[in-house]
Parts: sequence; C-alpha cells; structure tokens
Amino acid sequence: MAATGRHRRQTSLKDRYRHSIPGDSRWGGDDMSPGRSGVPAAAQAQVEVQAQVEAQVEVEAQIEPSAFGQAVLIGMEIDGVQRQIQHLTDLLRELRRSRRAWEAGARGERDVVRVLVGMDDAGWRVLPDRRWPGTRRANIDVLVVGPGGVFVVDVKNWREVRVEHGRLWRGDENAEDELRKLTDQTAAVEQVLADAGLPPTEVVPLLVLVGRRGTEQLDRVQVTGELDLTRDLVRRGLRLEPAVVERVLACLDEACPPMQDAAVAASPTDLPRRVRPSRATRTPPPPSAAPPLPAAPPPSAAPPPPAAPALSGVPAPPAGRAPEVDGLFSRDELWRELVDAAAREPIETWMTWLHPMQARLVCRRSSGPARIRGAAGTGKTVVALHRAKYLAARGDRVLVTSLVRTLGPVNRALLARMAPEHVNRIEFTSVDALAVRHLEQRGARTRYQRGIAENCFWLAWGRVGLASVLGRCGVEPGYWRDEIATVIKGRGLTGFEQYAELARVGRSMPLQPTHRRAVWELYEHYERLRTARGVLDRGDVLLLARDLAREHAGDEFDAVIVDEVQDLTCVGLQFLHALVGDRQDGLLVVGDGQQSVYPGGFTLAEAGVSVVGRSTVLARNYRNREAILRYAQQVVAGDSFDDLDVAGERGRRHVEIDRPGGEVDEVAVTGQAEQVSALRADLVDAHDGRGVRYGDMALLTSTNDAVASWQRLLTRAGIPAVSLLEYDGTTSNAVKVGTYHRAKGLDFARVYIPDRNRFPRPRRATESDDAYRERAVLERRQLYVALTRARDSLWVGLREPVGAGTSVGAGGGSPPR
Ligand SMILES: Nc1ncnc2c1ncn2[C@@H]1O[C@H](COP(=O)(O)OP(=O)(O)OP(=O)(O)O)[C@@H](O)[C@H]1O
Repeated sequence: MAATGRHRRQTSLKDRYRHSIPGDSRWGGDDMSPGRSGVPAAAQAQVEVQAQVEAQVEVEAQIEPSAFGQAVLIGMEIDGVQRQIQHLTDLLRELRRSRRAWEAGARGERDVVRVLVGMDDAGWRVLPDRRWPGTRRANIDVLVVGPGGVFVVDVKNWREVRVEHGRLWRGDENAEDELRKLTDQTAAVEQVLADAGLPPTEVVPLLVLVGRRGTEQLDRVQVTGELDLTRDLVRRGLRLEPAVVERVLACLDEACPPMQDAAVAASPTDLPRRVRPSRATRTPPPPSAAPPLPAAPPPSAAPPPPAAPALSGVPAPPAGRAPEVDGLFSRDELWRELVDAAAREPIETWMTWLHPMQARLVCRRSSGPARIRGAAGTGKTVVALHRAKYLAARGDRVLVTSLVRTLGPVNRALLARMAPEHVNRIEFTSVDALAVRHLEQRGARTRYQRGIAENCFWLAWGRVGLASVLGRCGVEPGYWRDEIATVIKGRGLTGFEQYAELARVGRSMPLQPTHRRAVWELYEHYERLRTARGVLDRGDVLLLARDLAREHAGDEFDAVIVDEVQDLTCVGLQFLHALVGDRQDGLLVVGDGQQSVYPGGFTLAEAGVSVVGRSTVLARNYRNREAILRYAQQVVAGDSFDDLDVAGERGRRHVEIDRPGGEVDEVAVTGQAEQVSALRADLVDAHDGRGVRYGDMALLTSTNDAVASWQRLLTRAGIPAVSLLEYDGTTSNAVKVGTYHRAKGLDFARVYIPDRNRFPRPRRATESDDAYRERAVLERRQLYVALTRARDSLWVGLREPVGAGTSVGAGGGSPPR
C-alpha cells in the first residue's frame, strides 16, 4: 500500500511540475527572458515551483535507505525512486538556469521601462506587463502610447544577437519565432484599437534589444537597440494628438489589463508592473501640437562608458563619444530630435485616426474582390491608402492605381508621410503606364501611339462617318470616337451582334439599329487604318495587357487597389482583376459613379467582378465644409447616375456632414479684365489677409487651354502658380492650376472656379435634345468634382454677359483624358 501511495505521490509530483519544465509549450519554450508568453507572471510562478522542487529534492535525498527500508524498497521499485531523484535534480538545474535567464530578462525589461517612463513629460505613456488580448494568461512585455504612435514592445536581453540578411539571429538560431509572436501580439492589439478608430498599422511591433544600438526593420517588426529607443520614438514626430493618446490608453486599459491579476503574487521590487504614474496623478498631456522639449542638458563631466555593441550595419558609437543619460541617448541628441520632429510637416489626423468603420475596413478580410463606394469626400481614398499600408506591412506586394496619372505621385507622397517604412513596398502607377510596362516586360510589341490612332479616327470619320446617319444625329463627331473607345473597344466587343444587343450602360442617347450599324462600320474602318499603320490605341494596349495578365495572375502583385474605378473602361478593370484574380484580399475597387468624368460606363457584372457581400458604402463627408457640400450637391441633385452595378442612383444623396460652416463667394464680373482682377485680388487677400497658403489653393477650369491661360495670367500678376500636371504631392507655395479632370481625388483649402456659369457649355444650335442631355449630365458631374475639391471655401466666378472680353479658354477645346 505504501508503494502505491508513494507511486501516486510521484505521479502527482510529476503532474505538478510537468508544466513548469522548460520546453513545455505552455511556458512557451526554453527561453525564460521576458517576452515569452506567461512571463513574468509565469516566471514568478516558476520561482515558486522551483522552491517547492528544491524542498522536495532535499526530502528525497535525505531518505537513506535502512536495511529494512532497503528490503522494502527493493521490492518496491527502488529504480523508480532513484529515477525520480535524478529527474528532480535535473529539473532543479534547469529551473536554476531558467531563473537566471529570466532575472537577466526582467532586469532588461525593467531598464527599458524606466527609459520609457522617463519620456512621460513628452506625452509618452507606458503600460508594462499587460495581458495579450484574446488570451487568458499570456502577457505583452510593454505597451507604449505617445505622440509618435502605439507600440507593442518585446524586450530581449540576449547575449549573442544580430540582424543578418534581413533576419534576426540569436547565436546560430534564427529567431523568426520571436518576431512572429510579436506580430501576433500586435495583431491582437490592432484589433482592439481598430474598433475605436486607430488604423491597424499605427500599432508598431517593436523588439528592443537590451544594451544595443541601432535600428533595423524586419518586415513589420522594428528592431531597436535599447540605447536608441528614445531617439527612434521621438523621431516619429507627432502622429497622435494628446486626446487620441488618452482614448487609446482607455481602450488598452480595458482590453489589456495588468497581468498581476492573473499572475502569482510577485515581488514588487522585481517586477516592473505599475511604473506608469497613476492616471489621477499624471500631469495632463501638453495642449500644444508638439511635445514639450526637454531642458537643454548640462555638460557631462563623467567619463564615458564603453560603447554599446551595434545591432548590425549600424556602427557602435565611436569610443569617447558615449551616451550621457544612463548610457542612453544623450539629452543633447534628444533635444535635437524633438526640435527636428516639431519642425517636420505635421501628420494629418486622418493618417492616424479614422472613423471606426473606416478602421475596420482597413483590416477586413475579403474572400474575393471587394468594393468601397460613397459620395465625394467620404474617405474612400483614405481607407484605400491605409489598406495598402496594412497589406504591405504584412508582406503583400501591393499596387495602388487609378486612371489619373497625377494621382499616383500624390498618393505616394501621402503614404510616405503616413508610413515611410512601408512606402517602398507599394507601387503607385496609372493603369495605362502599368499596362504598357506589363506588355513590355513580357516581350510584347507596344506601338502605343495615341496621336496616330486619333488621326486614324478622324480619317475614318471623314471617309465613312460624316456621310452616314451619324453625321446627321445632332452630336459632335467626338461622341462617336468615345463610343468606339469606351463602348466597343472598352468592352472588348468582337462582333456586331454583341454591339447590336448591348445595353450601353453610361450612355443615355438612344441609338437605332441603323445608327449601331453605322457606328460598327466606322469602327471597322478605323481599325483598318490603325492596323495598316501598325499602331495601338489605348483600348488595344489594355486588351493585350488583360489577356497576358490572365496567363500570369499573381506573378507581380498580391493585392491591387483601384481608386476612381468609375473612370476605367470595362477592359481596364478586367486587366487589373486579372493581375490578382479572385484571391483573398486581392482586388479592392474604390469609387463613386456620381464623379464619373469620362463618357461611357460599364457594370461589374460585365467585367466579371463579383463583390457580393463585400461592398461597403461610406456616407460621412470629412472633406467639405457644409456650405460647400450643399452648393456642390445642388449642381447634380437632379441627375440620377449609375454606379457600376448599382443603376439609377438619385443625384441628391444623403451624406452626413463632419465639418460645419464654410464659405462660397459667388462673384459676378463682366468680361475678362474684371474677372482676372477680381480673382487676383481675392487670391492676394486670402493669402495675405486670411493666412491661406498659396500652395493650399487651386484654380480649376474645364480645358487645357484655359489652364495654360490662367497659369500665365497668375504668374504675370505676381502670384506663384503651377500646373496640376506637375504636382506630385510635394508641398510647394504655388497655386495649383488644372482641369476638373486633373483635380480628381485631390483637395485644397480654397478653390477658384472662374467660369462656373459657362459649364455645362450652352447647347449648340445643331445639337439634339438627347445629345445635349447626355453631355450636360456629364459636364455637371465634372463641375461637381471640381467644386467638391474645396475643403473650407470656394470662389465662384459668374461671368456676364457671354462675349464680353476675351475668353481665357473656358468652354472651348476638348477636355483632357
Ligand atoms: N477619418 C477621418 N478623419 C478626418 N479626416 C478625414 C477622415 N477620412 C477622410 N478625411 C479627410 O477627408 C478628405 C477626403 O477623403 P478622401 O479623399 O479619402 O475621400 P474620397 O471619398 O476618396 O473623396 P473623393 O471621392 O471626393 O475623391 C481627406 O483628404 C481627409 O482630409
């Protein structure tokens, strides 16, 4: 019976200690430095276990078998008892080793926390040893929240560590698992904060290496030497307003409570649990936009400590020039960094704080193509950019594209400010440029000659179009050029039967069968002329690119984000879709049919793209002040529109308004001289009197000719002006001058529309009702786009009577494409 009792005790002891044996998965492997799951709560528990084991080993070892006892034991598995003693001795040795490792780790963690707490004056808050959201017992070493963002920190006190070939090595071992664990923790924290409105990638996984210098980016994880930690945090400048920091803290306090609740009681001197000053006693964050600067340091007289080892590539500081504060970043350096950060262009609110609905969209998993739509200014592009950043941060190859050539550089510049560490992983390019490159990379000949192709059309028009029924329809010949480009080639139609049956989404002028037949003949003639000259037009390039992409889906990109999708042709979208196919998180189309500024249209069904169950409408306008939005909405209120697969949307849409107020100045002038002088006077007044920077103003008009004229006029009047064609998102102090088309996707504090009452252009004598109606609807949409570019104020010129003075181009020329 005794043996049975003893055996039972052995089993229960084993059971009791099994989970504390290093290597047991519940303890997260053999590393006991802080950062493993369950540590330091787990480590503390282990200290207890160790004490029990020690006591047990002592008891077991003292059992000197007497002769009687020996006899009993011989009969009762003496081998088993010895094995048990051996096992406990091994366990004890292992526990002692682990404890030493943990103590070193805890020291490192405590030092790092102390450094961070020292930044409290600059608005940084530290939450050490918090629960990993979604787990019961696992911890996160430190959460840090401050003006520079939110950080999930894992501290490692490793002796042999280096970054080599883009990998983290601990001795000869690849430490990928540590990085993965940290990104998992970060994802859990992101999820919690996205519900409050923090864009997911604002949370930075930060691995801090105790006693090291240098910084490396390993995919999403920033690896920073402890000695450069403060510098790296301060360098991020102001990303979160003090109020947002407080909101984030409140969320984290709730979702990631301190671990002491879950942990076995710990010695307060050992564990850095509550180093953050209590909420009540903390000084409130500074009200100014920039964090307060620390006092300039007194010159240090202390002899410099030895230089810290560098992480990799980054040199250790030269001997003799050592950190002054606790061997860390010197106060001199910190001062300089804070000054630099304060001088940098501030991050805009939307770059770091979104509406919770936007934030959730950023990280939503899509099982196939997805769509975001919504009226002007509802934050669609903002979500698209955050999404690009999110996907790039997790390692995806991302393309952000649209039809508008100038939008790419602008979006790139925005993303570079939002996330300099990820911008180079995202490609920003126009659809046309991408298609040409795609063909060239795959050896296809691309004689893309828009000018020659355009000439072919006019030749064909002269030969077969003009004399046909099309010449007597009461529309401009350009209407038929667009019919071929967007309806026939834009859909990749190959036979007249297809065209004869087509619904012609986006074109409202009805065509009789005779007209359709004549259009087809014009198209065939054009094609003969074009192929005889061996050139491709835009439609050909997109078609070829689409077919090639279908053979190579997934080769180049994991994710494609298309902005202003309503302006593409059907084949254009098919090309982009083919780059990624229907893969998870692959295609995201963003746009608004009410802002479609080119003729034509198509449905998602025609393009073969299904977004069923993955489409979201945004309905809160963040850009325009109320007066501007109301003014712009009136222009299109009476025009219903198609929005890809959604037909017949009402022009007057319900949109929530985020920014009240705003100004719309309608200015009546009689003739060009008066118009120019009124506009110039207002620009100067806005700049000198009301403090609007020239670089935040735009003058928008309908044609390239008018743009050139206005640019000349402003320059002559001494006002700096730059064409939107040259704008790449870089801040400059020049008024942007561009067409309504070029202004797509952009916004400016104050916008000038000099010839508002000349657009839509008046009906021509020969123009049919149907043709005029279709053109006027399109031009009103263009005007709506221009008006909704204004954030705070609008200057609208009403020139009367028509004919007074010389036109500066409005109403003439063809719109740019
Ligand atoms: N959550 C937000 N908080 C504050 N401002 C925001 C937010 N989201 C967007 N904005 C602001 O609104 C402006 C318009 O956003 P965005 O360009 O993404 O809208 P959009 O729907 O793409 O507009 P459009 O269709 O007119 O081009 C942005 O420049 C940004 O200043």
